Amino acid sequence: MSLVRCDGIVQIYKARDVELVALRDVDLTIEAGETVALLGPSGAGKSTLLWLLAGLLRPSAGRLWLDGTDLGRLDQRRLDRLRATRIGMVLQQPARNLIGYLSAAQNVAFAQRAAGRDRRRAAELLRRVGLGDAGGRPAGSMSGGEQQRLAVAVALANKPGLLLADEPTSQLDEESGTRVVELIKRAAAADGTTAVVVTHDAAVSRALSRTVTIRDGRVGAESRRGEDFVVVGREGAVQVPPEYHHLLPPGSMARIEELEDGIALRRAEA
Ligand SMILES: Nc1ncnc2c1ncn2[C@@H]1O[C@H](COP(=O)(O)OP(=O)(O)OP(=O)(O)O)[C@@H](O)[C@H]1O
Repeated sequence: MSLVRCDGIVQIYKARDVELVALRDVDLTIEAGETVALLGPSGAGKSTLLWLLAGLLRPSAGRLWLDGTDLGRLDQRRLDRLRATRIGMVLQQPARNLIGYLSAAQNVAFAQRAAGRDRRRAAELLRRVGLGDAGGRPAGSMSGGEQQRLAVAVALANKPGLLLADEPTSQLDEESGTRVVELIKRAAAADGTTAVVVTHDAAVSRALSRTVTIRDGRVGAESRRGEDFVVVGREGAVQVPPEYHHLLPPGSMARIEELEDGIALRRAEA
């Protein structure tokens, strides 16, 4: 059984009279222990997918399973419990993950309240993100980069089954970014934590086991073990990757040629 299964997820935001389709028919499965980089241009729908996986949003259509549990069937109380015990989340703005007047150590302890205190793990996590000596400092007094590292420690405090991180290295230098990636990989190897990380950082995506690229609200491409693939979506839709747009620009006509093991697309002269 997959840890995450998205089946035809659609997310529509409604603002006044305008409807915006942020995700359309997203099908995706993620196995336990995978570390997935979620890539794609700005506005593609990456954060939206993360919020849906976290149970912070309910999809407009489609179904979403976490470890066999259909999130759509949980009432709010059960969903809150599942989030507190099974999911670790790092939001895009570092300060929003933390309680500013509590110390770094207290923030980690607060995150452990639902599953039980583990002081040794808390200290170890702070050390691994390079904040071993900063446990007593109020989170609100920390720099953006320190807050980002603390947010990752907080998100991993409970050994979550699923870590969801939205650009967790955006404010970090290379060394701190590497620490965070190593911690995520360690959590996957040691605790079986599955990670989905939205990132624009090529070093982060290279370090994780799989990439999934969202474009225009759809899963357009994937790569595994360094090999790139396009994903054939519902109704056979395939997104031509931007690096081939000079050969097949959007809106151009193409001929389909059948091959033994697939098809080729050739530009037709209009
Ligand atoms: N709360 C909201 N209300 C209305 N529209 C929204 C809301 N949140 C996101 N959107 C829109 O949905 C689309 C997808 O947004 P999303 O933040 O998921 O993209 P993203 O891939 O994470 O982008 P970025 O890399 O810039 O963070 C965008 O067009 C965005 O403007």
